[in-house]
Amino acid sequence: MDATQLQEKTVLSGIERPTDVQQLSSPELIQLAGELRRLIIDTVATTGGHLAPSLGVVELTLALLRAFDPSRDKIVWDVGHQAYVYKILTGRRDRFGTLRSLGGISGFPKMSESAYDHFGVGHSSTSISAALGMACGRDLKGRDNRVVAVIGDGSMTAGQAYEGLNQAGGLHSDMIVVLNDNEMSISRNVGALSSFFSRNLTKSWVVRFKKDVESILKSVPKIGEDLATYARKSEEAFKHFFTPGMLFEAFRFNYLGPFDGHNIDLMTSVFEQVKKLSGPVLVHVLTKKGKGYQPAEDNPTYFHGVGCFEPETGLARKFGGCSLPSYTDVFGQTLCRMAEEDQSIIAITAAMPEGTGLDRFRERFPDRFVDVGICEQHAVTFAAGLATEGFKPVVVIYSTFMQRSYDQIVHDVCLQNLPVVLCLDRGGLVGEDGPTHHGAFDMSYLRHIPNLVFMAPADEAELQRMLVTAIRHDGPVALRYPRGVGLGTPTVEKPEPLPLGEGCLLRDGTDAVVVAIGSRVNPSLAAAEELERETGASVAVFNARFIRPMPEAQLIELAGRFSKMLLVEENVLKGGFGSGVLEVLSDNGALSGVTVKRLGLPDGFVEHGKQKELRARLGIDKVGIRRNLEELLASA
Ligand SMILES: Cc1ncc(C[n+]2csc(CCOP(=O)(O)OP(=O)(O)O)c2C)c(N)n1
Ligand SMILES: CC(=O)[C@@H](O)[C@H](O)COP(=O)(O)O
Ligand SMILES: [Mg+2]
Repeated sequence: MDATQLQEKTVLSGIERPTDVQQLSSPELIQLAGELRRLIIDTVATTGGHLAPSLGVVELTLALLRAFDPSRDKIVWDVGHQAYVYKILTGRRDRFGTLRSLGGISGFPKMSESAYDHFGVGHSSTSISAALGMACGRDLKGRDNRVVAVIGDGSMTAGQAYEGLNQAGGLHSDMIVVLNDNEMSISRNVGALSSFFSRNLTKSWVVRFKKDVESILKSVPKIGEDLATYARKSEEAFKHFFTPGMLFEAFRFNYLGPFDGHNIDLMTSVFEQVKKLSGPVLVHVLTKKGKGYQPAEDNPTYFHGVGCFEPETGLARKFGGCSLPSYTDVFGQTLCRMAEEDQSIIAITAAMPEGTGLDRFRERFPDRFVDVGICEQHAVTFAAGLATEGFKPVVVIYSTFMQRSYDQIVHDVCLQNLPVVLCLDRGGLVGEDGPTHHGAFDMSYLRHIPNLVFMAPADEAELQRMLVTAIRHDGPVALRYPRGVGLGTPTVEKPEPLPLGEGCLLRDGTDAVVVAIGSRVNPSLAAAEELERETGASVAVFNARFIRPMPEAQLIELAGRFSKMLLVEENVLKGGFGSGVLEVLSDNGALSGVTVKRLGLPDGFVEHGKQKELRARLGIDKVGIRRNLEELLASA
C-alpha cells in the first residue's frame, strides 16, 4: 500500500477488536494516532471533557494495546480522565459522540459500561492499589494474565500511590506500573518528587552534586583518581545515578526509562520486554500533555477539562452569553479581599488552584498560597498545624475529594477545635463528570462532627457573608457551595458576618412551609411564588443557612405554625440536612401534627448528565419542588 492509498483509508474504521492494532504497520499506527486525535478533538469540542490528558496518551495507549490483550490482561487507568483513546479502541467508538451526556458513555472508565474497564475511577491515585489487588487475586487463582497500572506524575503525589508501591515491592508481585510523566497535574505538578521525576537532570543541582561525588571518589585511596575520571566522562552514568530509578528501586521495583511515550514502536518493544520480567516493574514514560493539538499543547491547564470550543481555534464556544460569575469566582475574589486585610489567611489547595478559584489568590499572595499536590488528607492536617501557629488556613477542596479527609477533619481539626476553614466547592450535583464527582455526601459526613460549624449559601451574596463568618469564627468551620454560576445577586466589598445557627424566613405563608438549604433555596422560593400566583396556595420558605448548628428554635417555631413541611436539599437524603431537621423536631417533641416530606438525592449513585437534567429527573428543581408541594398540600 503506498502513502496515497494509506491516506485515503481510515485505519480506525477497520478496527473491530482492541487487539486489531497488533496487525497494523508502523505507518498505519501513525495514521491511526492522527485519526484518534481528530475524533477526540471534534467530539470533546461539542461535549466538553478531558481533552489534553487523552491527547497525551494516544501513542502510549496504542503501544499498550499492541503488547497486552485487554480481554485478559488488566489495564488500570489512574483517575481515568485520559482513557478516551482506550474507550474508542475497546468497543465504544460508535458511542463516543455520547460522551458525558445523560444516558451516554461516561467520561471515566466504568466497570458497568464495558468489560474492558477493569476498574472504575474518577478520583486519583488508586491504580497501583487496585492493580496490586488484581495481581494478588490472579496469583491466588493460579492465572497468568498481566496487570498494568497507568498513573500520571500528578497522581503520584498522593500518599496512596506509595502505600501501593510499598506493598507491591514487599510482596514482589508481578505487576507493571507505567508512570506517565508530563510534568503536569492540572496545573504544573508540585512537590519535591515532581522535580525528581522531571527530565531536567543536567540542571545546576545535578552539576553541583556531580562535583561533590567526584571529590568523594577522588578521596578513595589508590583508585580514587581513576574512579573520578571515569565518572566525569560518564555523563550518562551520572544521569542514571540521579534518575527516579533510585526511588522506585528502593521500593524494590525494577525501574526502566525514561522513554519517549510518543514513539509507538519503542514503547511496544519496551512493553514486550517488560512482559518477560518477573516482580514489580515501573516503566517511566515521558509525554506531552495535549500532544498534537496546538491550543492544548500551549495551554494544557485550560484544556485539561474543557467546555465546548471551536476545534479550529480552541476558543470557547459562546452560547448566548451567560456572563454571571460562578460561585467559585465569587469565592476567590472575596477571599482575596479578606486576605488584603487579614495577614493570617493562608489558602491551601490540593492540586486544583484553577478549579477552586485560588489561582487569583496565588497571583496576589504567592507567599500565602500553598498547593500540596493531590493530597487532600495532608492538606487538612497541614492546615491544622498552621492553625496552631495562629494562622487562619482556608482549605479549598471539591466536596467529592474532601471525602478523603474525613478522619483528618474529625481527629486533627474538630477534636482539637482548631480554627480551620474548610471550603467544599462543587457541593451537590456536578453534572457531566457523574457519580465519581458529585458532591452528594458532605452534609451527611460532616454534620455530626462536634465543634464544626457547617453552612451552605443560597446565593453569591450569602457565600460572601458565610466566608466572613467562617474566617472570624474561632473554631472549625465548613462551607459548601455548588458548581456553576450564581443567581446574579450583587456582591459587596465588605460582607457582614451571619449570626451562628440562625436561618432566615424568606416569605411567610399559611398553608405549608418549605425549609431549604444551599442551592435548593432559590428554586424553592420560585416554586412557592409560582404556586401562589397560579393556585393561590400560600407557602412559606425558610432558608436554613446552617446545617450545624441547626437553627433549632426557628425550626421548632415553624413546626408549631405549619402542619405541612417540605425539606429540600441537594445531598443524599440518608443522614443529610432533612434528617437533621427531623432529629431536631423529634428530639424537641415538635413533630406531632406535622406532615413532613423530604426531597434530596436518592439512596444510590446519580449518573452523569447536565446538572439541569439530573435535577429535573430527581425532582429537586423548581418544577419538582412545586409538584411535591402540590402533593403535600393535597394530602390529608
Ligand atoms: C482525589 C482527587 N483529587 C483531585 C482530583 C482532580 N484531578 C483530576 S486529574 C488531576 C491531575 C492529575 O495529574 P496526572 O495524574 O499527572 O494526570 P495528567 O492529567 O497529567 O495526565 C487532578 C488534580 C482527582 N481526580 N482526585
Ligand atoms: C478529572 C477531574 O477530577 C477534574 O479534572 C474534574 O473533572 C474537574 O471538574 P470541574 O470541571 O468541575 O472543575
Ligand atoms: Mg501529569
